[in-house]
Amino acid sequence: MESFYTIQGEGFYQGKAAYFIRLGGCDVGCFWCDVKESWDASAHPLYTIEQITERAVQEVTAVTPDTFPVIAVVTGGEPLMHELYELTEALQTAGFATNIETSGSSPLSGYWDWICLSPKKFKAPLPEVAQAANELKVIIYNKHDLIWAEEQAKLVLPSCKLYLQPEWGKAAEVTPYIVDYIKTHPHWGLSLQIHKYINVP
Ligand SMILES: C[S@@+](CC[C@H](N)C(=O)[O-])C[C@H]1O[C@@H](n2cnc3c(N)ncnc32)[C@H](O)[C@@H]1O
Ligand SMILES: Nc1nc2[nH]cc(C(=O)O)c2c(=O)[nH]1
Ligand code: SF4
Ligand SMILES: [Mg+2]
Repeated sequence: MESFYTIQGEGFYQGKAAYFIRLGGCDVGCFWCDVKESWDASAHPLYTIEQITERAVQEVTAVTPDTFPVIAVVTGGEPLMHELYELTEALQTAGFATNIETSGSSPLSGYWDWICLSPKKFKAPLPEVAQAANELKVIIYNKHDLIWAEEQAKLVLPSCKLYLQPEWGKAAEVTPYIVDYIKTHPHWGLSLQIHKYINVP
């Protein structure tokens, strides 16, 4: 659907340079999704893996010629709706570290350096993705989502980093009680969508 070089706005790598590759298609249907235009894969042009990878290398080396490895974040849409072994192999061969943003609702494929699982009530994550997750990032839309977040945390490994992220439209309302919750449940951390505050992609 699109690709852009920016900083990771969310989670463990928040603030780090990252090249985003957004793949079309999602069957989860979160009502608050901030990229609904990604849902219909057929609305977006097709590119070969070679075209995607070459473009990534060109756009990154244009500004950071000597600083590989840079993180490539594969997102969507729901990227796991696609079989991702070939794409991630090409990205790693080109020198990228491969990170994914996923709801975990489709089978795991691809060679990953980092898996960020953001599970959704609307289509539950598969156990194979939860067990492979390096980071769990739960979106908080209301207070009940904090209880649901704890249930999701039981599905991941003890080493998995835990983040609560306010739903963007509700951030002003929910962030104060997320902060209170983290003070009493310090195994969680706060993830803000910092790119939206500083107006970068
Ligand atoms: C657009 S999704 C694409 C990847 C995948 N479908 C997923 O949901 O993880 C990328 C990240 O943005 C988060 N996100 C989407 N809409 C959001 C919103 N309105 N407020 C906060 N986070 C949001 C998702 O939970 C996910 O962590
Ligand atoms: N800067 C920035 N950081 C992000 N982290 C996750 C994003 C996503 O949409 O997957 C995203 C995004 O769209 N932009
Ligand atoms: S799973 Fe991700 S892309 Fe799909 S609707 Fe939910 S937030 Fe949007
Ligand atoms: Mg985004």
